[in-house]
Order: sequence, then C-alpha cells, then structure tokens
Amino acid sequence: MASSSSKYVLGLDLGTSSIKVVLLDSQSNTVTDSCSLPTRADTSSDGKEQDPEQIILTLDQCLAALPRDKLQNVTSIGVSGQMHGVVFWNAKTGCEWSSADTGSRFIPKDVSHLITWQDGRCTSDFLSALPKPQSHLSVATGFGCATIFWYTKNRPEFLAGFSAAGTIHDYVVSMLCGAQGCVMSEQNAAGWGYFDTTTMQWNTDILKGAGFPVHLLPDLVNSGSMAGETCSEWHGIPAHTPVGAALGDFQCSVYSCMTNPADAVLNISTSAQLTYAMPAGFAPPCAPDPLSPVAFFPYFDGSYLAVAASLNGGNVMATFVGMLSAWMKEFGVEVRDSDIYSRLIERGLDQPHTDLRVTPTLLGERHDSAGRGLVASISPSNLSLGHVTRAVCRGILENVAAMMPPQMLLEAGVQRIMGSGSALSRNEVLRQEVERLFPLPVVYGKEVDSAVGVAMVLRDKQ
Ligand SMILES: Nc1ncnc2c1ncn2[C@@H]1O[C@H](COP(=O)(O)OP(=O)(O)O)[C@@H](O)[C@H]1O
Ligand SMILES: O=C(CO)[C@@H](O)[C@H](O)[C@H](O)[C@H](O)COP(=O)(O)O
Repeated sequence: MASSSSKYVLGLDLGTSSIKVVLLDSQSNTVTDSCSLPTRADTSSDGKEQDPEQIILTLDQCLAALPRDKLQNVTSIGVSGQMHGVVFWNAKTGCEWSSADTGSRFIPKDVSHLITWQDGRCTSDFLSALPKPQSHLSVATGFGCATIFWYTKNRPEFLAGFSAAGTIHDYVVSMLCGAQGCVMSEQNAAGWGYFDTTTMQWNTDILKGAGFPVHLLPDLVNSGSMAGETCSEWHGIPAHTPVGAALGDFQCSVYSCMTNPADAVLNISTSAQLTYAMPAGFAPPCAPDPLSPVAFFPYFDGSYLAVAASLNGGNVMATFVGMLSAWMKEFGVEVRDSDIYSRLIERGLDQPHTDLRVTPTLLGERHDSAGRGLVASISPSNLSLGHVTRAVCRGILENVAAMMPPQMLLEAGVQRIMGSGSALSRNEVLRQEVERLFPLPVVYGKEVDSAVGVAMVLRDKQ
C-alpha cells in the first residue's frame, strides 16, 4: 500500500521483444513495482516489422499489473524504447481513447506497422546512392531516415496516408500528450540518421534536395526535456501529468547502471551494446566512418558514449530456440520456448569448453552489412546441445569483443563492466562468456534496466 505522501515516476521501455514498466519512488529512488511482458508483435519471423496495436496492448497489460493507488500518485512519465525504427501515423487521428472502470487507455488508429532496426530493405547499393549525411554518424538499413527514403523511392503512395512519424516510443509520447505532431529527443534523432549532433539539427537542406518528405521530420528537443503533459487520465494516472520526450533504450540502460566514469556497460537484450563514456569535452569526428564498429552516440548534456552496437545479441539465442522449436514441431513435439531456454542453458553450463566455433552474425553488422553467420570446426564429438549452446553464447560475446576489444576498454581507463539486459541476466552461459573474455570485474543489474533508467532521468530532471 502506498503512503499518501509517496510520489512515483513511471518508467516505460518499449523493447524489441518485451515491454517493461517500473514505478520509481521519487523520494527513496528505489523501484517499488515492475512488470515485464513479451510483446510478440512481429508481423513476420524476421522481426522487420511489428504491429503497434499489439505493442500498446502489451503496454496496457503491464500497466494493469501495477498497483492503482501508486499509479494515481505518478508525478511524471518517462518513455524509452528500441531505437532507429520508424512508425507513421495521422497526427489528428493517431489513436482513439476508451474508458473503463480500470481507467482510460488509447488504441492505435491510422498507424502504420513499426519498421524496426532489424529491417533490411535498404541494400548497400540503395544506401550508397543516398546523399552523404552531414553528421559523424553513418546511415544504415533500419534507420528511420533510410526507411523513409526507401518509401519515397519505392512506395510514395504509402507515405501519402500519414502526416507524422517517429520511433514507437515517440508515438506513445505523442498519443499520451494528445500532440498534433511529434517531438523527438536528440538521442532518437541521432538513431534516425541525417542528424547533426553538434548543431542539434536535421540535415534539412540535404534531405530536401534529395526529395525527402521533410514535413515528416519531428521537432527536436534536448534529451531529458519534457514533451508535454498527459491529455487524459491514463490507467489511473491523472491528466496533466508531465511526460518526458522519448529516449533511446541504450542510453537509458547506461543511465540505470553507470555510476562511475570508469564503468563500461554491456547490455544484451534483443541486440547487444558495449559502451563507455567519452571524456567531457569530447567532440565527435566531422565525418562518419562506415567501416568502424564503434560509433559515438549522444548521451546527455552534450556528452557522448562510444558504443559497439551489435545487431546480434539475444536475438541469436531466440533464433536458435525458434529453430529447435520448429524442428521439434516437424516431429509432432511441442515444447514451450521457456523450457527450451532453460534446458539449453543447463546443458551449456554442463559444457564449459568447446572447440565448435559459431560466428553468430545472422543479421550482419552495420559496419559489415554483407557478413552472415558461420559454423566451423564441426566434429562428431561437439554436436551436443551443450556444445552448440556454449558455442553460440561464446560467439555472441566474441563478436562484441571483436567490435570493441578488451584492450580498447583498458586504454580508455575502464575498470569495471556493468552487465544489463534480460538476455544477460537470464542466461548464465552468456555471463560466463563475458567473464572469460573481458579481464575486468563484471557487476550485473536487474532485468528492467532501460525502464529504470528512463524513470531515473525523469526524477533527476524534476
Ligand atoms: N526464458 C528465457 N530464458 C533466457 N533468455 C531468454 C528467455 N526468453 C527470452 N530470452 C532472451 O531475452 C531476449 C530478449 O530480451 P528483452 O530484454 O526482453 O529484449 P528487449 O529489451 O529487446 O525487448 C531474447 O532475445 C532472448 O535471448
Ligand atoms: O543500435 C543501437 C545503438 O546504435 C542499439 O543500441 C539500440 O539499443 C536499439 O535500440 C536496439 O538495437 C534495440 O534495443 P533492444 O530492443 O535490443 O534493447
């Protein structure tokens, strides 16, 4: 039961695989309640597009699991989510509000599918024909501006049906605030491409010159700023509650656990990121280096994070689980995914070493988009579930370590790795591989890191 004087910040994270919500007690800065549910919103098995209705339904289910008396005492809302992707909506009719005894909710209307960061429709030929951005960040497939270019060139009639665009978490913020357009933080804008983080401006002239529909570009605000106030009571949260501009899940997971400039953060959820903070005053290079596995993403107040953002994290294990499940179905056997995960992890733990080699880059990487996965050194004695699970988990970490080698962390003064993300917290084989590969102490967080991080940002900015 909440004391009548307790006030809470609500943190929401709209991840690629799951929604997480937390209530952070503003006074004690502790999480009092949380809920996490899988979205199962993919419209096809490759995760390229997701259904916003299903995402919002899962968000509603998570909120319904939080204590109502505490929701009535929420004083601000922070939203983070999967970066880079784009969803289109009609600014005037992007949702419908409906009321019930349990509170009001909004239902998406006149909204496109979310085209996610995993989307591969922009080939390297397509991308190389686009104008060069005026930014230190290069543009990759799955980035909002690249996807909008693709629609402009291939299906312009699709875009004609929409007047606003943003990430899925920007969409949620816009609907909560009843906004007529989209307000975007520099973190999310950097993830879309064609955004100059030093001037905090879109490359409007370059985009206009190439026929890009610039009216779809959101208005910019600093990361950590407010986007507006809730336009209605929502799941018991009073109307006129301040809502922060949506933030990147990557930056929020870092915010939840980086307590010292000598910390690196390794997050493994659907994807994986290894990052450390650049010193104060760091200015990114003038031009992008598309072949570099390390990029510099904006954090807060003009600072930057050096990040190796791998497209191949927990989704590799999820693909392995999906493959086994499909194979078993062919034999008429149905096994729950959660049972497959626990058996794989158990067997992987029984098999601490393997000579089987798995390069798990199923989606390639942004610096090597043509790359794909490989299996090598197969012998009759290394094909057990234990060997394969160990080799898959080792491969995920070896790939991250190849993108940002341990030596680079040491040279940057890193003394400790903070582990975050539920793929890491739920998989001890992955954790063992982190500790094997990186010669640094590793400290693990909880499963709901980005949701906690975005709530902490809102609390700190109040
Ligand atoms: N039962 C499970 N046991 C261990 N790992 C799991 C289980 N279910 C899912 N995972 C891992 O968690 C990943 C998704 O993590 P999650 O934090 O929900 O992602 P996101 O933040 O991207 O939405 C999956 O890709 C998979 O690797
Ligand atoms: O690619 C980057 C940063 O460039 C990622 O860090 C970023 O977190 C994206 O949001 C993801 O790829 C999606 O995150 P998640 O759902 O895997 O947690």
